[in-house]
Amino acid sequence: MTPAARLQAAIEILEQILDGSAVEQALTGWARRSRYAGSKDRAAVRDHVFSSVRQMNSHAALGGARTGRGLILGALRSGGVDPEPLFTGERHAPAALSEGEFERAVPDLSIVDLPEWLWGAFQSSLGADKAHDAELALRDRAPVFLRVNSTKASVSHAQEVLAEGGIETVPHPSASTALIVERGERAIRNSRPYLDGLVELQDGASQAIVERLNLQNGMRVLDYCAGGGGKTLAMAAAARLELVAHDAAEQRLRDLPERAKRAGAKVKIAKTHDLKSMGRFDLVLCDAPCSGSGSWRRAPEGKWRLTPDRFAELQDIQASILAAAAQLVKPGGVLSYATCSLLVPENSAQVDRFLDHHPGWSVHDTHQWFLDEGTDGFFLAQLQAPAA
Ligand SMILES: C[S@@+](CC[C@H](N)C(=O)[O-])C[C@H]1O[C@@H](n2cnc3c(N)ncnc32)[C@H](O)[C@@H]1O
Repeated sequence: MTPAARLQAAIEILEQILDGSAVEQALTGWARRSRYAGSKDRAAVRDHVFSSVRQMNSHAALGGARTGRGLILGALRSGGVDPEPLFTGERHAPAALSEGEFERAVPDLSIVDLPEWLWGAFQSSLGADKAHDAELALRDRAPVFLRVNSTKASVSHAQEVLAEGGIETVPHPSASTALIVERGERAIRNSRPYLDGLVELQDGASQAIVERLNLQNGMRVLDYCAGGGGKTLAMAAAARLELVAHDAAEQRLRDLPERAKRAGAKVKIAKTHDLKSMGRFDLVLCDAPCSGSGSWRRAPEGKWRLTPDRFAELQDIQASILAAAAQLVKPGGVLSYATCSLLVPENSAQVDRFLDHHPGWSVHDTHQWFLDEGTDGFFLAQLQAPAA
């Protein structure tokens, strides 16, 4: 495909997204219908689409319309690229620019790439400066992080074997196991170190959260919202634990046994009705469902689809998860509450709400990761249960 044909494909996919299709669904549908597109074409089209979903407001303003065509025009202008030689209407290129489209919008620095109500929530949660920094950071692509599985390799050994497959990495200060991929990211999933469980794809803040749990050999640990098991496997590598994974949506745990085998980790999977008979745990991690506001670089449609009602509903879910999980913590044990959110109502306000309803519990650690260190935005609070 020519660069112009890739732009036309992105225009059509963005139209479907604006009509309500999920981003991944629209991309997969296009890829199925476009067998002629090679892997480089698919990657380029994907990059165009994600970049415009991240910067929907600013690209629409620069392109003069909130349409697929307007977004791609705006994207080119925002990158300093003249659209005229690409918008030729020849072969599979986008149609030539109309008279109105020649007019250049002046970049408007007051535009934010968030819906208005969320911009208000960002400002009240983070303060004006940090809200501005976070909103700008969310316009960019997230770096690719790897976690070195320290039960299988040292960081330097993992880097060496990754480099043999053309994957260049550097250690990242967010966690002792974290690597940033500088080159070769598309080769990761088929690389030997990935298939042999020496490395996993995992954001640096997720790794940092697990380091902060201070896990010790012999602890009984429950990952209450284990999902795909990213943090479960990081915990398994951090110490020799009696480790149980649970998720209300059992199908989300489907791949965990296979992933655990690859990583050489021992994890027991528990259904909700099994939990009560399993005794109490030294530590229960609740990596709760949330707005995802700290990870909107990776899943940018979340910021446009989230509604105030859903945001309120998520907060109720978080409170009920914390209340249920607290009953599974031993006296004196720890309930660790994590979200990939930057917003106070899901984070410290949720902790305050829990403490109001659970006398005797105390907070012994809280930390907010913003996007300024390169990781996703995350929050962690560690709550200690009263002694018996
Ligand atoms: C943020 S994701 C977890 C990600 C995962 N810990 C990881 O590191 O890959 C939140 C998970 O909470 C689960 N969940 C939602 N409601 C729940 C509930 N009431 N009890 C337990 N898990 C729940 C969701 O199915 C989802 O998998």
